[in-house]
Amino acid sequence: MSGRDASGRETLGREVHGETQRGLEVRGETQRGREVHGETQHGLEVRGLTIAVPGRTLVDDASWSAPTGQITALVGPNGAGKSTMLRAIAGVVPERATVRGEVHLSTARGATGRLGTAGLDTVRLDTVPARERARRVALVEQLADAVPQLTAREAVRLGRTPHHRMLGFSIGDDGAVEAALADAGATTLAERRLGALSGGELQRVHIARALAQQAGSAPGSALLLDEPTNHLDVAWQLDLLELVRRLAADRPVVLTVHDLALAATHADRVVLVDGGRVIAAGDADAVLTSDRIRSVYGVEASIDAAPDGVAIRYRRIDA
Ligand SMILES: Nc1ncnc2c1ncn2[C@@H]1O[C@H](COP(=O)(O)OP(=O)(O)OP(=O)(O)O)[C@@H](O)[C@H]1O
Repeated sequence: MSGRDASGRETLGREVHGETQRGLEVRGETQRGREVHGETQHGLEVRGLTIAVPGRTLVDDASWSAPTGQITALVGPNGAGKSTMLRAIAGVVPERATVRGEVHLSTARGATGRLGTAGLDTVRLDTVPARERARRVALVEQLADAVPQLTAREAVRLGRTPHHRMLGFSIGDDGAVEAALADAGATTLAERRLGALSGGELQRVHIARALAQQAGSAPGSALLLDEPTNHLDVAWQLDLLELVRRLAADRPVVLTVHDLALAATHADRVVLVDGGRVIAAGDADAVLTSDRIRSVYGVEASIDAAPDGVAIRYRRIDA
């Protein structure tokens, strides 16, 4: 787990020796990432992200991380700044916005990588050209555009756009599209038109499009999902979360969600945001306490361990 400063905010990049993260002792920080018991931890790291439009700061000095291999949930009230942060990581900011801060993506340097040594390759996403950024980070938005006449396969193919050069295609497009459809469990939907898909099916196609966008982006990429479980019934939610868990195995996955019990049950890490600021970040049980829920949401919460996760009941403070 990361350290906290006096205000309770996560102190990224200043990990305290001896603190544990998922049972592993954090020994210190390398220049390119964190060393965990000699292993190097990789993923997405947001440092001091500040986004302001004239007259208003939407995101205020936000620092948090999303390790590869884990699901990180961004939670917080309506208007907290979650979507603004995800969009900014993907390189999309409001008009006339000023943006400060850094976004780093670290991936394991494989045996065939530079010098053939173990370690991390880090790219600073906020400094790379837009097309490279699009290959390294894909965002599935809440109201992702869906042209109803397109087939799922055609929609997924659009994800390859950042890879195209002058001729409008790139080598490996077909393979990337089919692999993305398969990885998202959407192969059987390939010939269906988007306008005829259910919300859950459409969500899979959007995720497949994001995977196609990232395919071939050596050495790695991050997947951002804005409220992916919105409008899904409970069975589709579980299906989607299973898919997300699989995808998180080899990339950092960040999702926003309003259901705190779902975040506590399915995410490895929770980042609580309010008023554009990170209030706390770390393991769900450390972040989602009744006190914090009361102060951020203004409701009383009873949090209980349930056989398959965490159950939270809410009541109004004055009830
Ligand atoms: N382009 C913009 N110009 C000005 N303000 C904006 C712009 N985009 C978003 N905002 C404001 O920034 C704040 C944060 O919005 P954001 O959509 O990031 O919140 P959120 O946490 O994702 O909320 P929700 O859970 O309701 O989706 C809101 O008050 C919103 O009105």
